[in-house]
This record gives sequence, structure tokens and C-alpha cells, in this order.
Amino acid sequence: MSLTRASPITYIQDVPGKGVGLIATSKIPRGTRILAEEPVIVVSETVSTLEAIKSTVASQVDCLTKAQRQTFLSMPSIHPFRNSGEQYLGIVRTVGLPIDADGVSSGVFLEACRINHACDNNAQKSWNRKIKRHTVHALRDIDEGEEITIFYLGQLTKRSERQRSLQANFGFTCTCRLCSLPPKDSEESDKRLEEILRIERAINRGVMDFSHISAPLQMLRQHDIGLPRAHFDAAQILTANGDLARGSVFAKRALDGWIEKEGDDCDQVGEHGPALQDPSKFLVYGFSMKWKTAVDDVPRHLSPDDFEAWLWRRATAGCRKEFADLRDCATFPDFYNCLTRSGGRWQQQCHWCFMAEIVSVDTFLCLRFEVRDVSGKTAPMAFHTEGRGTEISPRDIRTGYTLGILYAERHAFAFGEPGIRQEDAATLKVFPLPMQKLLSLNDSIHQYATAADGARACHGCGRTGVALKQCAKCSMFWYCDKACQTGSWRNLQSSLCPFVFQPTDFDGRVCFPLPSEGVVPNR
Ligand SMILES: C[S@@+](CC[C@H](N)C(=O)[O-])C[C@H]1O[C@@H](n2cnc3c(N)ncnc32)[C@H](O)[C@@H]1O
Repeated sequence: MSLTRASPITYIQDVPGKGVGLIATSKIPRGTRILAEEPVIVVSETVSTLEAIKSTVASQVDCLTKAQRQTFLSMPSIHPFRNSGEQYLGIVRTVGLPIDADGVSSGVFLEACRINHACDNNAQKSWNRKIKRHTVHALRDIDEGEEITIFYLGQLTKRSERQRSLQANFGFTCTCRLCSLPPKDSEESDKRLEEILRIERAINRGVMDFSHISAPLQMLRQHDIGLPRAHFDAAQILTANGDLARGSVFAKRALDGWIEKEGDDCDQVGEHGPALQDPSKFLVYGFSMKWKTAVDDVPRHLSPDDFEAWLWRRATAGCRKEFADLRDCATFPDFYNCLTRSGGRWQQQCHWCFMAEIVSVDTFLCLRFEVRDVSGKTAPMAFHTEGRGTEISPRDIRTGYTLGILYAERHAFAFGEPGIRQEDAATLKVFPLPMQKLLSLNDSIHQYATAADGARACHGCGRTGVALKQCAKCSMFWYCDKACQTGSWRNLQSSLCPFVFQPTDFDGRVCFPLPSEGVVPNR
């Protein structure tokens, strides 16, 4: 067994089935900086040909001390080689860590590159631009003798995807606790991870308002994944609407999280620190003042549970919903009235949705439709989403179906007529019925969902003055009994439930499913 001293709190040792690994010499408390290391070999992204990369790596290997060179050559490579140039490159490609610095893309570190992977890693690696070193921080308390592990992949995806990627890029099968769960537990874990990923993507796209972000945030909290970034987003949304009290709490949580996971000299703290310490410095502060509070309004004497209840109250406060009216051309504009540009994420003050019926379908290179809007104008629509339109279920790709596209903008295509360039599958919804049918359904909904002289009509049989029950799905309709509720057009009604929202109640962009889908609004 080899045993080499690494940093004062770690040593390098053989780990069965993994080569060597980094082990804690003594107990390492959560948040401790375990390593801060400079690279001994760097690969620049400006070097473009394989031969040029090989030659720059070889010249850096030649400059290593004897001990460094020995360590470098003992590192694993999953790439076959015929000569030393290929051998060095194979090692760099297998063990290199990403470096997010001008013109440099990856580097070899004599200690950090000995840290093995686990999907439930106990440490986090990150490149620190300020000190130009790779840092590793303890994500939880690590016991003496415990192996230090980091996460090699970009995102925590489901087990099969992780295994595929680890095998392809690093040549091993992960046997960590998360990967060794029994099939049923693993399936559940996969589902949770997929949901977290969906949330993270939506947060990154900036398409969430606070009522959308609060439940997902609580989920991220449980799993401790991506929390500082999510807290940062929550702080921005709240302060953009003038809520400095709650905004400052989330800002502090983001700051503390980044300091704990990456250190107080990390890039995020450098970039956002001043605003996180004083959220009124956020550029978006006060864009709207509809939730106005002051930092001093943070309650001081509440129990932890009551404090959390206060903090999250913003999520449900003012959740007055009603069916948007498809005939309202400000909210549901025709093609000509869709903006050519949104004016930026925070300049926008209301929701809008372009409705159009599919006239023809083409799938060459990407999914493309010709669509007809409410005023009869036809326009091309092309999917420039990640999946080039494969995100849309084939079941929904039918002429005569109607599309709802949130925040659609007119786009000047290089070749052909102006149309819609759809870049985000989550802002599109297919309604399985023609536009005319949707409009007449809309008219009925407004008739039935509105109380005439305080009396509501049963949405099934039309009778008034009876004890009616509220639809649990959308809270908009009232019924005498189950028989009336399961009437012939119940399905059509549910197809419009997505439009239970207040177009002018704008807390940031939303995506489908809208906050109201599956949520019973407060009444
Ligand atoms: C960056 S190196 C880590 C240090 C390496 N164990 C060594 O001996 O130098 C990456 C390589 O370590 C091995 N490795 C890392 N994590 C592993 C794990 N969880 N199970 C098995 N092998 C692992 C794989 O061979 C992988 O290609």
C-alpha cells in the first residue's frame, strides 16, 4: 500500500478498485477548504490541432521535476497510446480538471487529480479565478480516514445516464451509495433528480416567478443541490418587486452557501457579494414595488418554523387567479402584435401568449409548422430548441391543433417570411382542438365561471341556486354533483385550465405548466 502525504489534512492512498484516492488525515468540518492547488500542466483552448496540443503537453511534462513527472505518469488514462506524446495526452484527457480562465480550458493538478468520483460526493471542486487555483471544499463533515470524493460530471442526472457518461469518459462503473440503491429506491431517486434538473433549467432560463420557485427551492433545500444559485435567483425576484426583507434573507443564504462551498474569495462572491450584502444594490431592485418591504421588516422574534412560514408566505400571497380571456388581444396578440423583442427579462411587465392553429407540418432538419393566428394570418414557425422539436410529443403534432406560445416574438428569418423561432419547448403548449373551438370554449368558460348577481350556474347542467361544488382542479367551475362534472365537455374544460392566470400579475416569466396548473388557487 502506498501512502503519500498530500495537504496537511489529507494523504494519498490506494483505494481498492479505484487506483489511488485522497483520504482525510483527521476530521474535516463542513465548509473547510481542503485544497487550493495550482496546475502543473495546462491545456489552452486556443491550441486547435491535436498535434499542437500533444506538443505543448509534452514540453510541459519535460519541465516537471522528477517527482512531479513520476506522479504524473502514475495517473490513469483510458486512452490507448503508441508513443509518449499520446500517453501524456491520454492522461491529461482522463484526469484533467476544467479551468475557467481566459484561454485555458483544462489542467493537471498533482493532488486534486487524485480525488475519485462519487455521485453523493462529500467535497466540491471549483476553479477560483482570483487565486488562480483549484479549490476543494468539504460539503459535509468528513471523518478521519474517510475518502474525499468529488463529482466528475456537470449535472447530477439519473443513474443510467451517470453510469454511461462515467464509463465513456473515465472508464469506470460507479458503486457509490446513490448508484447502489435497490432498483425501486433508485427509480425514485431518478425521478427526484429529473425534477430538480427541470427546475434548475427553468431557473437558469429565468422563466420562473416566485410562486414557481418556492416549492422547487424547498426541494433543492432537501437535497442541498444548486442551492446558492437558486437562493440568488429568489433574492433577485423578490427585490425586483421591492421585497427587501425576504430578498435580504435569500441573499444572505446565497452568500453563506457560496462561501461554504467555494470560499469567500470565490468568483461568485467577488461578482455578487456587494448586492448579496445589500440587496438594494441589485440592478433589478425596485423595478416594481408591489411587494414593498424594508430590510428592517425581517421579523426578529419568530421561532424557526414561523420564520420559514413568513419567508415563504410570498409564494402564496395574492394568488388570485382567473381565466385569462382568449379574446383579449393584449394578452393573446395576433402575429403582427407579437413583439420583435421582449425588451429584456426585467423590462417586461405582463404575460402574453400567441395562439395559432397548425396548418401544416414539416420535419426536415427540425420540426417546422405553418400556423394560422386569430386574425387568419399564416406564418412559419421553426423549432430551434435543444431537441429541434423532438420535445413535442408526436401525438400533439397534428394539423388543426392549436398552439399557445408564451412570450412569442416575431423573428426575421434569414431565408423566407418572418415567423416564430421557438427556442424553448417549455413555453409552448399544444391544445388538441382547433382555434375556433378553443374560442367558443373560452366564451362559455367566461359565462359559467362568472357569478351572475352573486349566483353561480352549474357548469354541467346550467342550473343556478343549488348547492354547488367547486372544481378541485381549477377552482373556476361549480357543479351540482359528480354526474354534472363528468359531463361531455369536462375534458375540454381541463384543456383550458392552463390559462388560469392573471396576465398583469407579472412576477417574471413563467413557462408551462403555469403556476395554476394543478394548483387550487386561493379564493
Ligand atoms: C482523476 S483520476 C482519480 C485518481 C485515480 N484514482 C488515480 O489513481 O490517480 C480518475 C480515474 O480514477 C478512477 N476512479 C475515479 N473514481 C472512481 C470510482 N468511483 N470508482 C472506480 N474508479 C474510479 C478511474 O480510473 C478514473 O479514470
